[in-house]
Order: sequence, then structure tokens, then C-alpha cells
Amino acid sequence: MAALPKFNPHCVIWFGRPSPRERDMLAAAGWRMRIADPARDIRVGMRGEDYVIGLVDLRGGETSALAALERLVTDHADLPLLALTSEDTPTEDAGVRRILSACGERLVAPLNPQQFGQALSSFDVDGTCMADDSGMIGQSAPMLEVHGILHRYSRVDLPVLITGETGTGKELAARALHERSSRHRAPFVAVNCGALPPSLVQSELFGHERGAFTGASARRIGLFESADGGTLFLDEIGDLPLDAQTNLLRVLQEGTLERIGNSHSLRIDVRVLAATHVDLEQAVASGRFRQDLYYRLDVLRVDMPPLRDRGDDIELMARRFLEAFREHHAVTARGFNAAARQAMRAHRWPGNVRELLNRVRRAAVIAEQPLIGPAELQLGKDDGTGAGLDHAREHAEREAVLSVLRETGCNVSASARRLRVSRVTMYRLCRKHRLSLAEMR
Ligand SMILES: Nc1ncnc2c1ncn2[C@@H]1O[C@H](COP(=O)(O)OP(=O)(O)OP(=O)(O)O)[C@@H](O)[C@H]1O
Repeated sequence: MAALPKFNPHCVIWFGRPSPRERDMLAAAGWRMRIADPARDIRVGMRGEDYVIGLVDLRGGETSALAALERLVTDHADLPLLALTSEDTPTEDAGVRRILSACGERLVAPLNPQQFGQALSSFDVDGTCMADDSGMIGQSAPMLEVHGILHRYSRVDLPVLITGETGTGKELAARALHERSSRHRAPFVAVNCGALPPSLVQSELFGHERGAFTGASARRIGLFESADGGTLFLDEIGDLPLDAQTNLLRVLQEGTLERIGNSHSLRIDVRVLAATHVDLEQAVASGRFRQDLYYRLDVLRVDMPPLRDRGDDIELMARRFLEAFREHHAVTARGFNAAARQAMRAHRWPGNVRELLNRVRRAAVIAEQPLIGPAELQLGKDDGTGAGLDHAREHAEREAVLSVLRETGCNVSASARRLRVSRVTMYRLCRKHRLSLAEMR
């Protein structure tokens, strides 16, 4: 069980019906429990020095209980809340979404003692849920979906393909999968396939014997062997040369590998997670990626949503990034003004979370006032209105180009005719909005 919060005594108020196993789990972890009927018993809060967390049990999803739970989260905005859902929770229901977004963290039944302990201990002294162990922040609907998927996928040992634009947190998602899995005590090894020199990829991944090739002066253990018992994360898998793809396929099919210069097969127990920001189906079609390997890797898939689709998470993350930066640096900035918040909402974030992190850090360094404005974030004019309108126009233009390209199957002449622009302008618009015709076709 993970370390529990330092507060003592600590109590979980369970709004719903815990099972005997769940009661035992809490008791074993040293937590007291109070069971409350959300429809009747909603007077909760701190008693003396008690540290109280509310657990909103959304299993079952009966309408009357949901309405009471929604009232509860509204009336107790100060109470740190944890949501518990199951597969039958109507997560698309607007009321359920409101409840989930008010909760710092969501757990999916059946509860596992370790994840439960970690979730409880992730509440800080102010009762704010920080992030899970992997550091993944986000409570928007697309991120709640990702958390749910990661939770389900962490319980099995199959490969996972993680897709998404650059900087959306694919590596973080891979770490979360590892940390929530039964392999979490064994190594997590991450490798960027695109950064490995093609001539060394095989020996980096699978290792080599002394004298296997010129320059191999000693035996070398490959990354697969280093990750034995744990997880190997292959980032930018689309960049893996074809010969290495063949060997990777063999490891996935047979669970064995051979070091270069040694024909002896080694049995290996590694869960492979792979990520890509390019369209692998396109790479298969153009012969750059083995189809059989693609099918092996694409058993389970996680699509990381772009930051621009994550709503309030943008501001939440910006605040957290600023807080984290302030812990180690003496800076004046301690928040964001309304115009900065508006500019952040309007920006399209092509570099996603990495871009947000960098803009916040830079702004924290240069800001001379306690509240950061759009200028420090380099997001347009300080009044916010101009920035918002410009971005809205850009956004509308991109959406128009994208939708006409989709309708015409990326036919440039037909798209140009529909938008009443020349073909040259059509190409210019695609470049401007970073729409790759090759990848979209
Ligand atoms: N949900 C999140 N909460 C907090 N930090 C995040 C989140 N998502 C991403 N980050 C941070 O953003 C940065 C980029 O994340 P990461 O490297 O996982 O993205 P990626 O999709 O793997 O990028 P690339 O495609 O360039 O390899 C990292 O510093 C990471 O810690």
C-alpha cells in the first residue's frame, strides 16, 4: 500500500454503498469510514483536526441518486472528492460529467488496494488533487476518458499503441500504464527510435556480443534485456528501420531475442508500449512499416487528445506548472490575469502540453507583476480581445479548410473550387495550418 497522507485521524465519507471488501481495504489502510446516503445525509466536513475525503460512488447510476450527488458536490465545493465509477456508470450524462469534473480523481471499480491508497494520498493538504504518480494532470471529459482507458489497459499485459500529436503526453501515458500495472516494481525503459542512429538500432535494442562488429569491444546488454520483467516504451516507432522491425516482431511473437553475434535465443518478458505521431497505416501503405508488426502493436490503442480540446484543463495545468516552477525559483508571478486565461483558451496549442509548459515557465521568469498577462505568455495583445478574435478567425479558417479537404477526400482542385480560392492558395493554406495532405489521404 502506498504511503498514506500525514493527516490524522483521516476519514472517508462514502456516498453510496461500499462492498465488504472495500470496507476491509480502507480499514487495512488505516482509514476510518462513514457511509452516507447522499439523498439524506449530506452534512459533512472537517471535525476538529480530522482529514476528510468524500468518495462519490457513481456505480449503478440511478437518476435520483445522481441528482442528490450533484447537489452534494455543488454544496461541498471545499470537500476533497474522489469519484468511483463502474462500467455501467453513464459517463456521457451531463450530470455525471459535472460530478466527475468536480472530483479531483476518478477510480474505476473493481478497486485495487494499491491504486486506492495512491488516490487517497494524492490529495494535498488543501484537499486539492494534484496528479497521479505519473504526473498526469487533467479532469476534462477527454482526459477522464484517457484515465479510464489507461486504468483498463494497465490490468492486461498486451502491447498498447499510443497515438497523438506531439507534446500531448504520450510518454507520460506510457509511464502511467507501467506504474499502474503489476510490473511497476520492474524497470520502465523509454527509447526514442527516431533518435537512434540507424546503424546502432539493432545493437541498442537487442544487445551485442564482444567482437560482433567493428567497434564492439565488449558485450552489451540491449534495452529489451534491461527492461526484463518490466515495460519497454518505443517512442516514434514509425522511425524504426525495417530490419529492426523484423526482430521486434519476433520478440512480440515468440518472446525471445538474440544478441547480435550470438545465435542463442534468450527468453524475455517485456511489455511493449509504442507511440507515434505519424499515421502508421499510411506508413504501412507506403511500405515503410511492416503490416504484421502494425497489427501486433495496435492491439490496444490510446489516442491522446490535443490540448485545445481539453477545455478547463489548460488553465488547471498552467496553474500547476506555475506552482511547480515557483517551488524552485524565486519569481514574482503567482497567477494569470483574465486576459491571459482568455488567450490560453483561444490559442490552438500546436505543441500541446509541452508548449504550455514552456510558455508558462518563460512567462514566470519575465513577468514583473504578480499576475501573468498574454504578453508574457507571448499570446497576443494584453487586452485579450484582439488575441481572442485573431485566434477565432484562424480557428474558423483552419476548420473550413479541414472540413472541405475531408469532404473531397483531399482533392486539392475540388477543395479549391468549393472554397473559391486558387489551387496555389489551397496549398498555402494547408502549409499555414500544418495540414499534411499526404498524411490525411
Ligand atoms: N496531462 C499532463 N499533465 C502534466 N504534464 C504533462 C501532461 N501531458 C504532458 N505533460 C508534460 O508535457 C511534456 C511533453 O509530454 P510527453 O513527452 O509525454 O509528450 P509526447 O506526446 O510523448 O511528445 P512527443 O510526441 O514529442 O514525443 C512533458 O514535460 C510532460 O511531463
